[in-house]
Amino acid sequence: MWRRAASLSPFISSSGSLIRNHQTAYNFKIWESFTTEIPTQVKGGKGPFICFVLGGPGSGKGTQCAKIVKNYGLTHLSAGELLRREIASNSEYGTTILNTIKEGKIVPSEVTVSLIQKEMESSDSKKFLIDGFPRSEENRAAFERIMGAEPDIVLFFDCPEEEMVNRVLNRNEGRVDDNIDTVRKRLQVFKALNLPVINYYARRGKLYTVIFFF
Ligand SMILES: Nc1ncnc2c1ncn2[C@@H]1O[C@H](COP(=O)(O)OP(=O)(O)O)[C@@H](O)[C@H]1O
Ligand SMILES: O=c1ccn([C@@H]2O[C@H](COP(=O)(O)OP(=O)(O)O)[C@@H](O)[C@H]2O)c(=O)[nH]1
Ligand SMILES: [Mg+2]
Repeated sequence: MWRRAASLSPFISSSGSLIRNHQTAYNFKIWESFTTEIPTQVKGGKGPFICFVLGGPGSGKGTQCAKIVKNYGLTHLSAGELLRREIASNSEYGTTILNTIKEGKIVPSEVTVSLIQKEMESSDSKKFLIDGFPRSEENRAAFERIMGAEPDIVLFFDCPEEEMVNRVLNRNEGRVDDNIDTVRKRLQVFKALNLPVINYYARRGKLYTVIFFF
């Protein structure tokens, strides 16, 4: 028990996050998923292990994904980063993506799924952390339809709104959407469109929530 608890430590930040046990009996299954080959065996070798990482803007998705990668060696795909890369490369969708991000809205599913698909198919990795996607039920359905796959598990960073706003406004990465007006819009979109996806995975028994505490 101690050994397992200790294995959680890389994931717990100094300012305090903790895994909430939705499924007590399988509480630590998530860590076994990260550290062993069990997931691919369970799936009969049919596809890679997929973990979606969800949470509001500034909830810590990217920060924690970096820790998971360092400690457990999964491949991190940030949907937001893929979209920002697309803008920077002046692709045909660049202007549409930029305007959507500035408005705090959601980029058409086909665009995002095709970027994720390209990354997954060009990688040798068998375990992916997909960060910041799906952001709506429509995103989720498009991923399932196009990729023919579902996530094995879903992590949700449940952070108070005030803390998320403070973090985003102090992020200093020069992002066009890290300003108070866009953050307010992103929070609305998160509540209206992303929470239903999170609830969907909770009902499917796939959700692991990381709660914030002071
Ligand atoms: N546990 C934490 N305590 C304090 N600040 C944090 C914590 N996790 C992340 N941050 C900071 O908050 C900001 C947003 O974090 P980030 O990982 O980019 O969130 P997200 O990807 O969910 O938007 C960053 O500046 C990051 O350094
Ligand atoms: O699947 C996605 C991921 C991101 N975005 C857009 O990209 C922005 C930034 O996303 P990111 O995940 O980088 O933001 P974070 O939540 O990490 O602050 C979002 O507000 C959306 O406008 C999107 O449309 N679909
Ligand atoms: Mg992020």
